[in-house]
Amino acid sequence: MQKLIFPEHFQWGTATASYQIEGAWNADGRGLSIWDVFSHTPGKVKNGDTGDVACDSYHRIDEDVALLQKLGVKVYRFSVAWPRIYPEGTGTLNKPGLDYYHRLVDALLAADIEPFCTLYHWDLPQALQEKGGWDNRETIDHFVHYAETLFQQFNGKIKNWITINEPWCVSILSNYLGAHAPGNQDLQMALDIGHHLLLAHGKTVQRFRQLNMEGQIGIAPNVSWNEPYSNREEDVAAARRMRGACNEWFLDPLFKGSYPDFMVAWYQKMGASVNIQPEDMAIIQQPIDFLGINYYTGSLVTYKQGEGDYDGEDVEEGRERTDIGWNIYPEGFYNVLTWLTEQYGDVPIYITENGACYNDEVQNGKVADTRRIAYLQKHLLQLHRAIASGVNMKGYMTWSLMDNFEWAEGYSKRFGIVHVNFETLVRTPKQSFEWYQQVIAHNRLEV
Ligand SMILES: OC[C@@H]1[C@@H](O)[C@H](O)[C@@H](O)c2nc(CNc3ccccc3)cn21
Repeated sequence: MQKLIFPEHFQWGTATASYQIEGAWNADGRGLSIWDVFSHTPGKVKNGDTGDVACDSYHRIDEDVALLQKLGVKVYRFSVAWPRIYPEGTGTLNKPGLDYYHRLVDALLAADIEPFCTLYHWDLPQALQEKGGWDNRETIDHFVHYAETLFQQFNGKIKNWITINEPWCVSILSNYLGAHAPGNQDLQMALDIGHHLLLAHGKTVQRFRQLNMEGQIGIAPNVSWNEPYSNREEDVAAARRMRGACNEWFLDPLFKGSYPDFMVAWYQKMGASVNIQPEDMAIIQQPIDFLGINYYTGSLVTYKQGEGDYDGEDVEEGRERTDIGWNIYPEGFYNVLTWLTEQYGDVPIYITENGACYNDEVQNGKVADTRRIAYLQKHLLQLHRAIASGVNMKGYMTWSLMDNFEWAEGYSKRFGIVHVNFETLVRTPKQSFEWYQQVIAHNRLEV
């Protein structure tokens, strides 16, 4: 048995998001979000599930913080529901909504757990969506105003801020592929939305600096690792496009101040281009304190004309897949992290999401989710490799603390290290919780 030791002060954590766990969808003045509307629309979410109740975490702060304390994490990533703070997106501040997050943050600090706050994890106020949502540039300034409110309310209490969770999901998945709220299917709109999200990020970072806030701020894109099936030029180009749509499309503006030419050309072939105003790229390229990385899966890609949006097809290698159907591709974790450092320099990185979907149920009071342990073990080994190779890794937050509302999959897909019975809301730590507890306690991985 080998013991892989992680750096001293490595920050172990776990993560959730407001719409996925809170419930209390219409309590204490909370306004409607686009996910309330989407999940209440028949046919959009599996089994007609909604986030109306979810894990009821809005009413279970002490119970959930006790789980975090038992787990032994140093950091806890959660998100604030914009419609709880500004029910209409702007205008009147909803104090009861703000008070909920004060209670949560105070409980975390009392438990010696660092809050990691995501400002936007997809629950846009519906009132703003009705004025065009992220496709309307005015939403950018409403977001900065919402963020500034939280900065002023929590300065000194929350010292770790993430502006936007996964711009690719908010733009492409939600407004071109139409799989998530609000469900548009318009590539030009999706590219404009992606640009507006990056602008909202950049302007929020500027405001954070102007307010001389304590702490650090970053953004959390999802990344994918797609390698060419062969060294044939067409396979290399197809894999590059698949990676580029997810990775460079957002990372190049953030760190290089421009969109990747090869993807601009590809989208032009698809009939779309980004509308950039003169100051935009300088705003987007605001220096950040860390990069959050969400990694789940990867693939080998072969060129196939007309396949998907990028003339690329995942090759079926016979790899094990999780219960949501995603390839288990641990070496992609190492490859994407070392690639990030080669491409964008020595930026401090937190893994803000990594985890697996397995739908194990409670049997005799226990959940033997050994496949999740195997997934985490394989990925933490690759993470350790990346650190040994010089990647500036600051921490790791597994997705997720508990089973929760998995967007269009509803409650049919479980990512938690704590099982939730969605009838009774009883939480049951899984075997992976106990395994992760030991990794954290000893700051090491046994392989
Ligand atoms: O799907 C698992 C999690 C999800 O629960 C989080 O809210 C979200 O931040 C998240 N992002 C990914 C990776 N990107 C992705 C790709 C296709 C569909 C949905 C998410 C996985 N996850």
